Amino acid sequence: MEIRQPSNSRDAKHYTTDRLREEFLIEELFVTGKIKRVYSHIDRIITMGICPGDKAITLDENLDVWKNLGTNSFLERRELGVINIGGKGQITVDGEVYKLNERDGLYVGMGAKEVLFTSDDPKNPAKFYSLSAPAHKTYKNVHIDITNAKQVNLGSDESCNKRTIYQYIHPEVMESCQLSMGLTKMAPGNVWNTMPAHTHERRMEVYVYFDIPEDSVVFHYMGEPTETRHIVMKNEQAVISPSWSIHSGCGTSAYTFIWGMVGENKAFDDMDHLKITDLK
Ligand SMILES: O=C(O)C(=O)C[C@H](O)C(=O)CO
Ligand SMILES: [Zn+2]
Repeated sequence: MEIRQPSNSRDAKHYTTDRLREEFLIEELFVTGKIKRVYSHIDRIITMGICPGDKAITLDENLDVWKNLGTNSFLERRELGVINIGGKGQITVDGEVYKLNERDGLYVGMGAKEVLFTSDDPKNPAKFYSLSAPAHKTYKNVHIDITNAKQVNLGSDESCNKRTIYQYIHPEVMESCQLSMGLTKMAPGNVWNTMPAHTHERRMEVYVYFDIPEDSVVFHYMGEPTETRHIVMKNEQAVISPSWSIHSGCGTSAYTFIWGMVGENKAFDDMDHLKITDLK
């Protein structure tokens, strides 16, 4: 499993483009037949891309769980959130089968022992984007389809940031320990997410951008509010956002992204909003 160390904001402002990308960008998440995992020492979040081909993939496949997590099973002291951004698939948790259509989510509570991922059609594989965080209590497994998520409409065409936020793992939808997760879809012709920008020292965040056409990119903005930097992102790439960093993006066309957060609280609106003209 790839390990990413936390970055100090005072150091990060001196990073070159290559170093910024090395520290924060996760370039390749979905490879058919494989599970890709990146462990960040920022709040110990694990970001995963799971793309089963003609065989099932287990959550602990090719992983020395004891050496990496110090537990006997992956979820012994962790919770898991999944959103499927590919074709139809199934997740089997200790024998219970959950069918996931495109955009369906699943929360798996601490203590689940065997988690199996399969694609219905290997030619159009499921792509299970997953986040896992340390947990202290078992909450029940929940299948969340996009119509059960809490919807929040934000932005305007005039500001090029009209978008809908779908809150899947969120206190008003279901219970979790510290993980919250959801999906934000830009309206056609709109390109800016999370602008006006914010930080939240209380929580870190991971974004994965997708539905980006092949000839388009998203400029993901990060950094302290007066030391902003950008990372150019392609389809299905993820980026780690430390607590000290803004996280906002502007695409060369519309796109969708999944945000996931862990930290002190799950209060989505607990943000430190910034005045656009104060950004540097
Ligand atoms: O479009 C947005 O605005 C978001 O999706 C915001 C993120 O979810 C976020 O940063 C929550 O803290
Ligand atoms: Zn945020």
